[in-house]
This record gives sequence, C-alpha cells and structure tokens, in this order.
Amino acid sequence: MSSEDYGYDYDLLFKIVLIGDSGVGKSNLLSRFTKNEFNMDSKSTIGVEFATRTLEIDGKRIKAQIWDTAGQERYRAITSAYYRGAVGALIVYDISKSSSYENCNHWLSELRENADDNVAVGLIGNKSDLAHLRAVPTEESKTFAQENQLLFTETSALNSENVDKAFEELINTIYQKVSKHQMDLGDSSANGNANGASAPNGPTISLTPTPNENKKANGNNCC
Ligand SMILES: Nc1nc2c(ncn2[C@@H]2O[C@H](COP(=O)(O)OP(=O)(O)OP(=O)(O)O)[C@@H](O)[C@H]2O)c(=O)[nH]1
Repeated sequence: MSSEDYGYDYDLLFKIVLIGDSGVGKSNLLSRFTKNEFNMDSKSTIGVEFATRTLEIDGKRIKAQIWDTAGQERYRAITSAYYRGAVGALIVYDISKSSSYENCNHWLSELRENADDNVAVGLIGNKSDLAHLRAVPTEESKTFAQENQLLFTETSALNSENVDKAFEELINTIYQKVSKHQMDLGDSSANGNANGASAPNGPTISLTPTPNENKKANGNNCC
C-alpha cells in the first residue's frame, strides 16, 4: 500500500529545528522558505511556531516540518521538547553581529546534548545583504563548519539569496542518511524511522502528522 492509500500527502516527514540568537532572522528564514514572505518589522518569537514545505527527492514526497522558537533565554523553557524527534537543525547567526556567531558554539552544544546523535546540522550566516556591515569573515565560519562537520551557507532572508539552497542541502543530507540507514538494514525499515524520520505508514517516532500545514503552537499547545 502506498502512503496515499492512508490519506497522507507525503512519504517522509522530517522535523527540522532552527536555533540561534534572538534577531538573527530565524523566523524570516522560515517564512521565506515556506511562504516566500519577509517581514522587516517581525517581532521576537514567543513560544514555538512551525511551518512546512514539501519537496520531492527520488520521486518521494518529503515534508519538511520546520520549527522556530525564540532565541531569547527567557522564552526558552522548552528545550528538550523542542529538540525531540528532530532529524535536522540549522544554527543561524547574523553575519553583521559577531556575538551571534560566537554563540554558535553554545547552540551546537545544546543541540548535541538534546538531539539525536544522527541529527544533520547546517550553519547559516544570515543577512548576507548587509555586506557593508560584515563582522564575521566567511572563511572563519567555513572553517568552524568543517571542523564540526556542519553544512555551511550564507543566506539573506531579505533578498532570498541561498535560502532554498540552505534548506534543500540539509533536507538532502537527511534523506541520504535515511536512505543509507534503510540500505544498511536491507530495506526492512522502508517505512520506518531511520534517524527519527517518520513515514506515514510506518511507526511514528515523536512527531505525528498534522492536518494543517502552518500552525502556531504557543505555550500549552506546544510539543
Ligand atoms: N537585512 C536583513 N534583515 C533581516 C534578515 N533576516 C531577518 N532580518 C531582520 O532581522 C530582524 C529579526 O528577524 P527575525 O526573523 O524576527 O529574527 P529571529 O531570529 O526569529 O528572532 P527571535 O524570534 O527573537 O529569536 C527583523 O527586523 C528582520 O526583518 C536578512 O536576511 N537581512
């Protein structure tokens, strides 16, 4: 039976989390990728939000469910629930703010402590349109990414530069990990939960499919 027979509109669901300091542009990267929207006056995220976009790889419909939360410490009482079931993460900093880059070490440690060992991770230097205010050299971030086995892209949520590329590279990497895991298991888990990815007609790990595409999950409704 195919997943369509079960009434699902995707074959695999990947939970991806966005992390990074407040104001680096996480919410705008999410809205640019999922809705092609940008908001110059966006307010700090309160609670947790998510939005989805479905892509096709190898003829399979991959639904990326991307979670966004506030970078501010005072809103961050949800850490372990936020990371639970994530198969990918993007650590975002602002290329014009060196403190946001220096804090990437903290975000990487928090991710490693809370997420699955197999989680695929990308580093994003956002606001590349602010080249005249650049405070973080590209080469420095590239080296940091290589040393920590992270994908690396500089993006602009404002003018869309590399936003699709950054998300698609991460989703592709997750997909390769899932495919490899299935091959290692002789494909016996074709509907299964390689690295925590959930398939509609396989066992659901920590994420259940949602009926609505874009949801807000504030406070008690969250996680
Ligand atoms: N120039 C420029 N500004 C951006 C870009 N992305 C986001 N911004 C602006 O940066 C500010 C913060 O953006 P948000 O997307 O709310 O940042 P955030 O990381 O979600 O912030 P928190 O929710 O507080 O964690 C807003 O004024 C955005 O308009 C970008 O690529 N270029």
